[in-house]
Parts: sequence; C-alpha cells; structure tokens
Amino acid sequence: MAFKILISDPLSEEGMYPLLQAENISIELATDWSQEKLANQITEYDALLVRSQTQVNRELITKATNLKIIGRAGVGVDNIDLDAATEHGIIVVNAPNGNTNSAAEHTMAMIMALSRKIPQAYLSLMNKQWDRKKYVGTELKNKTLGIIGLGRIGAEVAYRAKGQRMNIIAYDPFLTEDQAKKMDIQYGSVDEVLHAADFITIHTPLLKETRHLLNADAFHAVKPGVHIVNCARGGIIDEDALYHAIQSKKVAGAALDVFEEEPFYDHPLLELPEVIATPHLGASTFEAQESVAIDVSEDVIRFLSGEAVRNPVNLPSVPKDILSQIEPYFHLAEKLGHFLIHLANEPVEEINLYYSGDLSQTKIGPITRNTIKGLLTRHLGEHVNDVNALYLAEKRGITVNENKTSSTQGFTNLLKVEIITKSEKRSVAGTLLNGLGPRIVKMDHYSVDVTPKGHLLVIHHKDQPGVIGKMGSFLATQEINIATMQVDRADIGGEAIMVMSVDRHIEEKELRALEQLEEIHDATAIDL
Ligand SMILES: NC(=O)C1=CN([C@@H]2O[C@H](COP(=O)(O)OP(=O)(O)OC[C@H]3O[C@@H](n4cnc5c(N)ncnc54)[C@H](O)[C@@H]3O)[C@@H](O)[C@H]2O)C=CC1
Ligand SMILES: O=C(O)CCC(=O)C(=O)O
Repeated sequence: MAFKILISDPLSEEGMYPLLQAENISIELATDWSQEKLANQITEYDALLVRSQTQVNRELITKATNLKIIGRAGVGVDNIDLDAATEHGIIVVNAPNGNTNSAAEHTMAMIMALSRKIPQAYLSLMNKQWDRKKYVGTELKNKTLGIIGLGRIGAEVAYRAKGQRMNIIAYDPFLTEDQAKKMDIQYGSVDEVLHAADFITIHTPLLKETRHLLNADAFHAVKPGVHIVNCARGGIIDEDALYHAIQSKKVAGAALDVFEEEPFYDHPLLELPEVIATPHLGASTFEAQESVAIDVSEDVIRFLSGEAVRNPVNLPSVPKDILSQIEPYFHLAEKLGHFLIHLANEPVEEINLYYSGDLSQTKIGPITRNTIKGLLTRHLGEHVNDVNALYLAEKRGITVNENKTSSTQGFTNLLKVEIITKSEKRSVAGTLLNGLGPRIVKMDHYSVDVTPKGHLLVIHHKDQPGVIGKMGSFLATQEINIATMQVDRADIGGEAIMVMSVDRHIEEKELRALEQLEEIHDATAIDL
C-alpha cells in the first residue's frame, strides 16, 4: 500500500532523505498552501509533517479522515491540538533532541548581541552614523545569569554561559540543590532568580503555569537594569508588562525570538530601541533542521511500517486487552499523580507507589507509568506519556519504587502514591468505589472522600470555629461557587484540611488573598 505524506512547513531536504528513500511513500510539499487549502486537501494524506507554523487545529484534524500520524520536526507541540489528534486516533511524534544545541547557541547569541547592542549599532552604521558613545555595552564576565527552566536547552545554556565566566542561578521544579551543586551552579526559587540576575533567560514550555510567568509583579521584583531573553515560547512573558518595564527603565533591554502571536509584521515591543528580536529562529540551523527532519521522518516510516516509534507524544503504550482490564485504575493513577505534584513544595527526589487489595493482583507497570505521567505533566507539558514517563523521571534523578502491600485500610483496592522531597513526605491515596467510580480517600494522614475531577481547592488551616464560614464568604465575594466540601483534622484545635470542589479555576492572586486570612496556612488550586 502506498502512503501519501504532506509536508506543510519548510523541512531540511537532507532531513527528508529517509522519506525519499522509503518504498511505498510519496511526498507532497504544501509549504505555500493556505490553511483553507490545507483543510480542503488534507483528507488525501496518511501523514502530515510540520514545524511550528502550521496550525494543526481541531478543524483541520476533523477533516483529515485518512491521517494516521502527525510529525512535528521540533520540540513544542503547542501548534497541534493533541486532544483532537488523540480522539481521532492520530499519533503525534516530535523530535525533542535535534534542535537543543541550536536553540542554546541562539540564546547565547541573543545574550551577547543584547549586552553589546550589536543589532542597534549595525542599524545605526547602515544609516551612515558612526556613533561610538551610544552603543557602550555591558560585560558578561562576573554577571549573574538567571535561568528559568533547566531542561535540555536551559542546561546547555548554563554550560555555555559558564564559558563566558558568568555566575548561574537557576530555577526548575525538578532541580534539587544537590544537582545544582554538581553542575556548579546556584539553586534558587523563581523569586531568588528574579532578585539576583543581571540577565534572565527562559527555557520552559508554555503551560498553564508558565503563561505570563514574567508578568508585572515579576518585573517589579527584578534587579533594576536587568536584561531579559526569551527563546522558548511567546506567552511565557506578558508582553504588555515587558513593554512598560522597559519604558520605565526597570528592564534595560530584551532579546526575543518568540512572541505571543506569530507571525506578525508590526509589534509594539519592536518600537523600543532596547528590544532586539529574531523571527523564531532558535532552531533554524542546517544541523538542527536536518536532525529534527531525520528524526520525525524515521518515526513516520517506522509507524507506517507497523514498527514502534521513538518519540511518541500521545501514544497509548498499553496493549488493548490489558488496557481494558486496568483502564479505570489507569485514569485514577494519572489523577493521583497530578493531584500530588501540586502538594510538593520542593523538587521530588523519590516516588513510592503502594498497591493493595485487588490492585496488587493486576499488572501494575502501566498504572505506575501513568501515575508518573500525571506527576510530570504539570511541569514538562503534554509530551510526557506513559511510554517516556519513567525515562523522564530517571533523567531528572527521581527514583520510582513500586510496592505491593496487604494493608487495604478497609478498601477492596487502594493505590497510595508518596513523594519524598528534601524536607518532606507527602502522599495521596485513591480507590475505585464499586459503582461510584474513582475517589481520593487519603491526603497525607487525613481522610477525605473527593471525586478527582474538575477544580479542587485544598486548604490547610487551624481547626477553630468560624473558619469554614470565613472561607465561604471569601469565595462568595469572588463569585466562586462551592460544589462539595470535605473537612478533616488531626486534633481538636490543631491542624486541619478542607478539600472543596468549586465551579471555576481559582487564580493565583485569589489563593494568595485567601492565605491572608489569619487561620489559613496555605491554599492550593488543582485542576484535574
Ligand atoms: N526558539 C526556538 O526555535 C525553540 C524553542 N524551543 C522551546 O524551548 C523550550 C525548552 O525546550 P527544552 O529545553 O527542549 O524542553 P525540556 O522539556 O527539556 O525543558 C523544559 C524545562 O522547563 C521546566 N519547567 C516547567 N515549568 C517550569 C516553571 N514553572 N518554572 C521553571 N521551570 C519550569 C521543566 O521542568 C523542564 O525541565 C520549550 O518551550 C520549547 O518549545 C525549543 C527548541 C527551539
Ligand atoms: O520549527 C522551528 O523552527 C521551531 C522550533 C521550536 O520552536 C521547537 O522545537 O519548539
């Protein structure tokens, strides 16, 4: 059978070589097609290969009635509607490693161009001016580089910046102090990075939690005269806030490779002389493009020939017959993982899973992997799946232990998940209640009965009369409706918890306002 492959963003010709060599595959280039033409023609194709430009949205996917695989030649899959692809049974693969080096080099080029005002000086020279006073720069040596997101690219930037004799302070939710020490860099919280850095560079994915990570509050906290670099994703910086921070001279300059909306032909930030920019060129080198194109081409060929792919983004790895036996536990496990990671105040070093009752008789490997997936997705994004979850945990130095126990604590099946960080142990346990579905029944040493779905609010507070009333009034003033509420306490008058399910997402600033109430120790919002 011959397969038809459509390539809708420019890919390296050398990188397409595996496809050109493969039997039974024909390629069509659609780099100049409009989104409309793409939507009209997509039904003819078995595979679609893209970079970051093509918007593989639900509308396109719905029309792609023959599509089996989407290959993303690069890391970020935010231009692909993964839920729609999964619903339509289309596998998405990416190339997470091929452009790391180029993106790190581009970041260094941006840092250096920014510190020495090279683009501005070049423009001035092109305008026939020889101005040596205006373009006095700043040395990098002995300056502090703050790195937010120390994954593949962030870590490569750290190595290179050390070569410039910069001091490095970094924050990543998976970075421990020990790991930082081994890399000879300083470990810091986001606030510490903001306060200490002369240059701040971001290398996180764009996630719910990283959207507008650098906002007006963050620019308020930074050192005056800081330089900002973003070669990760537009949207991680609040562009309006950056504009005002530069205008007020709090931020001395910014180097941007990525923007909230791309492409654009006119952008307010580019009217500021302190801003230098490139049109999303981080991965645009011959080497990176060849490498990512080869990686996705090979995965597409593997998939169309019935072989296992190397970089699946949304592929369920569990065979259908096993999945049908464990499916309800599978979902419970992912929710438990996702719930628990929100209780971690420090990087997780160890994850322990305790299976008991009926669960100890089932195949637990896939359930463990889905728990880890639930835990990691919060910070690593949608490319974590049950195929790569254990590998990604190991890469971050997290130990995973599975245990089968006979202690069912009265439930016919129970999965307890425990995380250990440098200074604490947190846990959550869940069960499948016959006829009632999944429930979270323990949070640390407290007993609860919570359906793991929707918007949850977890509060630690002092057990005393009136707290529940105060909470209710506060939420009412924010027009947040409470659907269910659970309360438990350690001792009368001691530490207590409330777990509520509410009708909408609770914003960070609402949580901080809640914590201003005297009896509330901390408030956490979890969307499951
Ligand atoms: N400009 C360009 O052309 C390119 C951009 N990228 C983008 O660069 C970014 C980083 O890519 P990789 O390093 O390959 O990804 P990665 O997955 O290896 O690293 C991302 C890191 O961000 C961390 N993180 C998540 N939430 C965080 C938070 N709230 N605060 C601090 N750290 C957080 C994660 O723990 C992880 O270690 C992605 O957004 C990717 O799409 C990647 C390649 C080229
Ligand atoms: O395809 C490109 O050039 C963009 C690369 C990128 O942003 C990524 O891999 O996340």
